[in-house]
Amino acid sequence: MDHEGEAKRTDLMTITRFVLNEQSKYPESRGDFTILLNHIVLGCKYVCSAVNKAGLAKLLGLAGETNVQGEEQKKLDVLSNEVFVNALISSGRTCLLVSEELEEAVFVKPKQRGKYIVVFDPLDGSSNIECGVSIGTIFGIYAAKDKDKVTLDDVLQPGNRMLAAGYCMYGSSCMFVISTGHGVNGFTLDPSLGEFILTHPNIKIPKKGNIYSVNEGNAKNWEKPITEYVDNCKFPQDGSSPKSLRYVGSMVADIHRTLLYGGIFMYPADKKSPDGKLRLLYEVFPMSYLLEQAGGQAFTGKGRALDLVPKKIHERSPVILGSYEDVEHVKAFYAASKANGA
Ligand SMILES: O=P(O)(O)OC[C@H]1O[C@](O)(COP(=O)(O)O)[C@@H](O)[C@@H]1O
Ligand SMILES: [Mg+2]
Ligand SMILES: [Mg+2]
Repeated sequence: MDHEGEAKRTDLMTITRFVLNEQSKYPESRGDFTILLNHIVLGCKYVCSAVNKAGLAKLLGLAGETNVQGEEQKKLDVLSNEVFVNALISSGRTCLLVSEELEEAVFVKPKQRGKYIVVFDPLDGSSNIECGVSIGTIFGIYAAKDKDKVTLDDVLQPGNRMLAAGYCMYGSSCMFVISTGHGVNGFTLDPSLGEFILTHPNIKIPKKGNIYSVNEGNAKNWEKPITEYVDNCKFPQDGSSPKSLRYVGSMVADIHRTLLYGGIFMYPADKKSPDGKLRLLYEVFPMSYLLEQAGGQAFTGKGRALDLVPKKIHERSPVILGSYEDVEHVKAFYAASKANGA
């Protein structure tokens, strides 16, 4: 047993300590953000344990309801949603919530109100629940201009107005990855302590990767630039070696790998889904925010994803995000296609 590691672990940088250190850099913060984040972290720990024992606790399968997206809700979708709505309201730091699983936004009662707006996907990758493949939770945080006069306009804001974003991945280990606008940091849940410990400080995505990630099952409906880009990944024109295909089908897992290994993840527009599949507020914006903070970029096929202004809370948007140079490569195919009048 190498005590070196154990000894080093005594400087345990928990997520609370980390955020408190961060907050101390900003005199205006009174710890409200730390309290909000602690409640999000608590929700993630609860969902993590529910996911781990889902088969034992009869939490697999359908809940018997359909959500606003027309998707059959899984029991874990419903449970996770309840957990986060309760945790966020009981934090006393939120005034408006938008969840993938709720048709309407939740306006928090005056007595329990705080200045933050949280948009979230309580359980991402639901199609992978039953087979035990990594799934997650995604969130983004805005601030309301005036918590007592908060309206939907306060959340129908471009992603570049977000104050923070993150995800929690329920996989071989439970990872919490967050940015508050000063880089991206990853924390691993230590089940023996019940604490998220800083294990991936200051994550920087490689400038270029050798992985592409897309559901090729949609290939027949793709726009020309995507078809050309994916062909080039398989049969590179410049003599470089082909890229490897990796696609989990859980955005959290595909993004987590992309952040650490580099490469590109795409859920582009296609003839069948002109707006793609992923939801702008609580999937595309948070992940685009993290990618940009890690040195990558996020493109919609038309422009920078974070500059989009949502019109509806469950709006969808195409997204192509990952290593800076790889996304630049896709942009070149779009520009060429545009120049050829497509
Ligand atoms: O099965 P498809 O069409 O490739 O879609 C996979 C995508 O859908 C999602 O599962 C949608 O998210 P939800 O599971 O939260 O609805 C993403 O996680 C994933 O990237
Ligand atoms: Mg999702
Ligand atoms: Mg979901």
